[in-house]
Amino acid sequence: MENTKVLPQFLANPVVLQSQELHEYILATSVYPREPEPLKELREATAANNPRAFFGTSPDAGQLMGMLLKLVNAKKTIEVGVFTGYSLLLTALTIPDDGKITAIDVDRKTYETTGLPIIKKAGVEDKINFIESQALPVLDQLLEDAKNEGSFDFGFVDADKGNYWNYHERMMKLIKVGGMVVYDNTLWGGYVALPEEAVPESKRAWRKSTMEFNNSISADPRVEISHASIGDGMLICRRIC
Ligand SMILES: C[S@@+](CC[C@H](N)C(=O)[O-])C[C@H]1O[C@@H](n2cnc3c(N)ncnc32)[C@H](O)[C@@H]1O
Ligand SMILES: O=c1cc(-c2ccc(O)cc2)oc2c(O)c(O)ccc12
Repeated sequence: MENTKVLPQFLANPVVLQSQELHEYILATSVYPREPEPLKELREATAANNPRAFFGTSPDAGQLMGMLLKLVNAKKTIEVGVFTGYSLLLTALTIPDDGKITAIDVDRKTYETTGLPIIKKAGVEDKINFIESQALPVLDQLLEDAKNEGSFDFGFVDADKGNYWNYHERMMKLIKVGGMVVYDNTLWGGYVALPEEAVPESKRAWRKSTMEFNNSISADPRVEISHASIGDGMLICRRIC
């Protein structure tokens, strides 16, 4: 077969699979039938009420994240970028009853109006410490207390893509050796693999920072990695030293 370069369908949507149909097949077969009811409710409430519903972690990526949380027996976690709370509720439902999540977002209102009522109904609100702030100063403040160093089992970063390396430097101090950090959108709708001129201007800055981040992580001896082509790309890092 001729090796033609067609413009991929994923450019319409942050899904980096070969086709939208394949993504829908995975969701319908393996993800939606197992998605916990509160998560489904939160996803549907987000879709109904928020024009930026596509910001939410994709449910297939969420399913993988739930498995990773269990594999590291995560109890104390940190999340940067909450939005309406899909990944936050997923984490809260997965960690044990005495687990704690430090969740940071500049915008509390979006979380409060859509996610929080569902989180309360699911009975997991007590596991969450939501901090409304820019994330970097909060991470730096946590690091001022030596007790927090190497104390987190798991981190999830899904916020301003230009700061991912800054978040990573902090995460490498906060997450314990053997713990994991997962970065979302690391394939940025597939734009990382296209020449700059084929990318809309509005997407170029974060394409560049995402590519730089991916290269830096690849060269970082502190982590083992797997770059999963799920959702919009998830870079999974396990701290090894
Ligand atoms: C893609 S959304 C997060 C989606 C969320 N993980 C979910 O599953 O629905 C990104 C979020 O990052 C937040 N954000 C952007 N820049 C930030 C910053 N510098 N510090 C903290 N939060 C930030 C935005 O307010 C937004 O809610
Ligand atoms: O298209 C986006 C944009 C973002 C985004 C925008 C502004 C911020 O301060 C943070 C994030 O995040 C996205 C995202 O997480 C996603 O899964 C798909 C698309 C976008």
